[in-house]
Amino acid sequence: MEDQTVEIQLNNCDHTVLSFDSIPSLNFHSGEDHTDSLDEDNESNGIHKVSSAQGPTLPILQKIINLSNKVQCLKEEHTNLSNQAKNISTNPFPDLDILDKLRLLGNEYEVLKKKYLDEISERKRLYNEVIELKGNIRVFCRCRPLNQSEITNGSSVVVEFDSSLENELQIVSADSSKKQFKFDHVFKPDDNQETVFAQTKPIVTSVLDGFNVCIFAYGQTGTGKTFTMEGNPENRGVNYRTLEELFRITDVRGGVMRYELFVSMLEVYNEKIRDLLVENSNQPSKKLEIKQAAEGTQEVPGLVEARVYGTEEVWELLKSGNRARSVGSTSANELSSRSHCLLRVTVKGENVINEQKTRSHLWLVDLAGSERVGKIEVEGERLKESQFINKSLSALGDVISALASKTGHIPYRNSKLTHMLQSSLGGDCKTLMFVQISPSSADLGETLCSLNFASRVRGIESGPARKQADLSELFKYKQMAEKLKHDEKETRKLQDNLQSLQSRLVARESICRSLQEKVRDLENQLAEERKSRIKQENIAFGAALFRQPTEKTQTQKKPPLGPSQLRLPLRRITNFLPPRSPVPPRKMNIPRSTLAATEEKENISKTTMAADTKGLLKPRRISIAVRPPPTTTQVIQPRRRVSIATLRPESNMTTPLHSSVSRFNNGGALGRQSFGRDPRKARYSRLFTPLPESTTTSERTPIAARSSSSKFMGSPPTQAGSWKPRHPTVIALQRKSLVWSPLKFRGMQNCRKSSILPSRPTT
Ligand SMILES: Nc1ncnc2c1ncn2[C@@H]1O[C@H](COP(=O)(O)OP(=O)(O)OP(=O)(O)O)[C@@H](O)[C@H]1O
Repeated sequence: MEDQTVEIQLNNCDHTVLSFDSIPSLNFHSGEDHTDSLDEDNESNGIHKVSSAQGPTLPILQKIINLSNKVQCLKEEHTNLSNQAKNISTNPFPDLDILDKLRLLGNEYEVLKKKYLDEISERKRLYNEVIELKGNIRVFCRCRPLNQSEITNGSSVVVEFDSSLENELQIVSADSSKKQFKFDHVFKPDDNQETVFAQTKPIVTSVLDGFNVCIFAYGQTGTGKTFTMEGNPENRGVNYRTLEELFRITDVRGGVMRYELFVSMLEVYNEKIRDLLVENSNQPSKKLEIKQAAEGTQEVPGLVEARVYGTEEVWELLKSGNRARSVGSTSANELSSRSHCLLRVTVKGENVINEQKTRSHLWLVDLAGSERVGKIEVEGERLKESQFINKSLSALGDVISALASKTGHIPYRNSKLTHMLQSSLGGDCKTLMFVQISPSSADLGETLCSLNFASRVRGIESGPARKQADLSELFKYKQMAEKLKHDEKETRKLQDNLQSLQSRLVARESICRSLQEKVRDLENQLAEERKSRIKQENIAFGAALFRQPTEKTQTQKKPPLGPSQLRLPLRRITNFLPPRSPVPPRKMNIPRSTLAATEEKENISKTTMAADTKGLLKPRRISIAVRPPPTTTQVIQPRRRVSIATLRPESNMTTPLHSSVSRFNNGGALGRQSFGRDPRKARYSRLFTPLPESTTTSERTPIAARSSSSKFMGSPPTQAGSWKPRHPTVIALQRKSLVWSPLKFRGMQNCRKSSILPSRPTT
């Protein structure tokens, strides 16, 4: 075929020459559809405009044109979508339809979430039920194959497996008798690691549901305990496979649960705990002790807890831990474990939907061999090790026996091993025991011992396993509850206090009320008494007026004070009576002649009164207004009155003072005039006045007298300080601020002394 050349003219090029080996077919288009000329956009995008107008187009050219058109279409679509996206992003309020749909989806999501959670819990429950039906303490028996030396020695096999009897084995004794043992599962010598783990898996994964799990391998030295638990790189054991499975499940449950896995590795060697994950194992290991945490679990403070994220990491850890383990050579096993090796996997789980937290432990224990000391021919250090091993295994046996017989006390603390496993052995956890046996007739006795022990363990009826909440969380809640309790106690105390205060307040209020009532009663009584006294007074006053018409006339000129204004004798009030002046009146600076005259008058009046009123004297009172002495800070008080008791004759029921005053007035015209004019005044205004010398000032009212350099309150100005009161009451009253009774009373100087003032002792 000869070469053909097609010349294509592009817009910006002069000519493009395309060479083909052959042109199989030429597809000519009339210029419609895809063969139309491309627009300028194509040109700008590097796509050359191709026109078919000039002639028929080649298939390749046609393809280019078609593709260009497709690109154009896609570009348009892209522009449209971009615009739509822009609209959606710029519009903060999506369509109502979208909102409705979102709401519906949200509701649906909630329903599904709830259903899912229900399903999860149901799955867990059923799963746990299955495990419980199988038994929380389960025993698997594994028999290893005859090893090379046994084969060489020609040892016979004493363990028989009947295929018709599932999970059972028979031990053929030397006398051909068979002893049958039944376990939860029996692994034959040819069962590989995978088969073993397939049966183990369901229990192991319980730890992810929050249950404590303990798996331990028990058996004679060299029976394959370490092989089962650890395995080797070709045949990895339960430990590695368990962690592998845990990682797998945590990945599967990742959407619902968040898990954190931690690994610790330790050994109990000669009753000492040794951390197998410490970085520098050459250094003397620090002493580790088992402590009971506040939550009630057994913890080993200072134990390394390595967070693990993947199987490879786990394998490295297990390898380094195993390297640090105490091993030694015995006649039974070249690399015999001389300690109990414990791998602890701590699983912290959190449900991302309901935030429920769990914290559980999985113990994977490779026990030291339960060999008989005599049999394995050990001595020295090995013998000591064997003794410790046997002691701790015997303690484990005791614990299991106690659990089996359901005794109250379980001797967990008899060994470090059982103490450490306390929270994972017993009722509230799942336990799996591998009893490892040898098929060799040489180990028959040991095999029987191990199988008997395992049978006892299997016989334990443990209660239902309890799900382990995160105990640190539990402790936190416990503390919160305690604080709440304390606060409640305090609140109760405060409430009690408040109540007692309230009751006291109520009691005081009632006392106050009763006192108020008493005061009201007393006020009423007082008012009654006043009324009756006024009545009596009025009667007495009326009678006096009736007997003395002249006086009545005078009284009518100036009407008597109303009953309310009358000052009644107050018999009970004596507190205001001023005490007798301690200053003897005789020592006053008064002229002797005046004093003598005064005394004479007093004596006369006393004698007269005594003669008239002998046997009729009754204690009476006369009111004296007392004003408290003004002080700079004191508020000015209204004037008050005091009553001074006197002895007054009350014969003939006349105006009380009338008769005596009339007699008195013999000595003074002023006095007579005054009493004769108004007997009321004589009665109520028997007030104390200055001594008789100052007759001019005595004419004035006491207030008036005081207002103009009073003689009563101080020395009369006329006598330039020579005047001093002599009467004791005067002296006493001078010490108080006295205000005269508002009832004016003049000219009583002479007669008053004998009636108002207490009688002075005669000298
Ligand atoms: N099921 C098995 N299949 C193949 N080999 C096994 C099996 N069980 C044990 N072995 C082999 O037997 C030997 C002893 O096993 P292993 O060390 O695990 O015994 P042990 O019980 O841990 O002994 P010790 O108590 O002394 O540590 C190992 O070499 C191991 O590989």
